[in-house]
Amino acid sequence: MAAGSVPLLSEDAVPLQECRDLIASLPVDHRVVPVRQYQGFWWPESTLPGVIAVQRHFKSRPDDVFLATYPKSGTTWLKSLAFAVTTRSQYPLSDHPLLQINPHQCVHSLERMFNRGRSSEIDALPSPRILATHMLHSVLPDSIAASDCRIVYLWRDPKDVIVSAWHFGEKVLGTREYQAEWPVDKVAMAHCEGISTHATIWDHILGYWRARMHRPEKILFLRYEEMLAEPAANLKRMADFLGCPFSPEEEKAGMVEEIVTLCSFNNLSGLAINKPSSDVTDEGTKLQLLNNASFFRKGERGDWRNHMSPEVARRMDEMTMEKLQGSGLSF
Ligand SMILES: Nc1ncnc2c1ncn2[C@@H]1O[C@H](COP(=O)(O)OS(=O)(=O)O)[C@@H](OP(=O)(O)O)[C@H]1O
Repeated sequence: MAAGSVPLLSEDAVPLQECRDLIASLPVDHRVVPVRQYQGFWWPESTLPGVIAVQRHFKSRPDDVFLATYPKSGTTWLKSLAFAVTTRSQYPLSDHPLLQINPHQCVHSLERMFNRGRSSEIDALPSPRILATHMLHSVLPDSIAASDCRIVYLWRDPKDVIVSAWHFGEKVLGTREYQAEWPVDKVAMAHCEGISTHATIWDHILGYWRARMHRPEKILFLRYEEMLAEPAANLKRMADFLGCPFSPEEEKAGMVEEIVTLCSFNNLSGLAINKPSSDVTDEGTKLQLLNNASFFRKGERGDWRNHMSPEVARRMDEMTMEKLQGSGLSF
């Protein structure tokens, strides 16, 4: 790719046209995928138009709900749970949309929709809207940060996030060389040195955590490992926070457990809709490779042990302790 050119996810997307000059003028790094430095952070070039378009054009409503995550922290799971819990009076669980479509089609990713020129679909959604974002809290448009909307933030052990992202990267880039050139340990150490997209995992978490200090009743913090350990209790916390608590009758009828099962890794990853699609090839573009199956891998805690050396894992844990120290957020 010529230096300065912007890769096209969708040629005709308005945000791309609008941001082309700005993006082309930003510092670029081509070592893995092209990334550009914007507002103090490195962003994949392919997602930046959507981020800028969201900042310029998105208008939040006070009753919006945002599902915020660092990539690979459990976004797919969170989307499925939030969608299932808030729409439970509309759909029988035995014939639920999540059995037919992927969670990413049930809850739209804000910057991705803008990236594809589909922001009007976001505008047309009835209130209360549920939207997802990977954007850092500090780069959210004022209309989100300043509005009264609720945010559910899900975080995960950074070691497992790195490992999950590493596997995903191999799929997205579609090259076998990627794994050889960028083994997990190297990716993790680079992350510890601040070389990452979407900021570091720690800065991402802390941004939302600090915002929560100011609006504790509007920002709910969930942790992937705790959700695995106690899915029903965490689902109930989320339902309470979203203003749709389970009634005693629903609880007695086993509704909480049914939603947990519907959204479980084993259930969702086993559905035909979430199986690898045959038209995906190693030569595919990033978009083609983002098939539903790529959002499901193991769905466990601690897979880092199979991919990361003990020394690098220790370094990552030290970073986590250092970064979170004094924040009130415990690891
Ligand atoms: N239902 C459910 N339950 C538990 N875990 C799940 C579920 N769905 C997806 N996953 C696991 O989440 C990891 C993918 O993270 P994200 O969904 O955040 O990816 S993305 O940012 O939307 O691309 C990825 O983790 P790893 O398995 O460790 O790679 C997925 O397997």
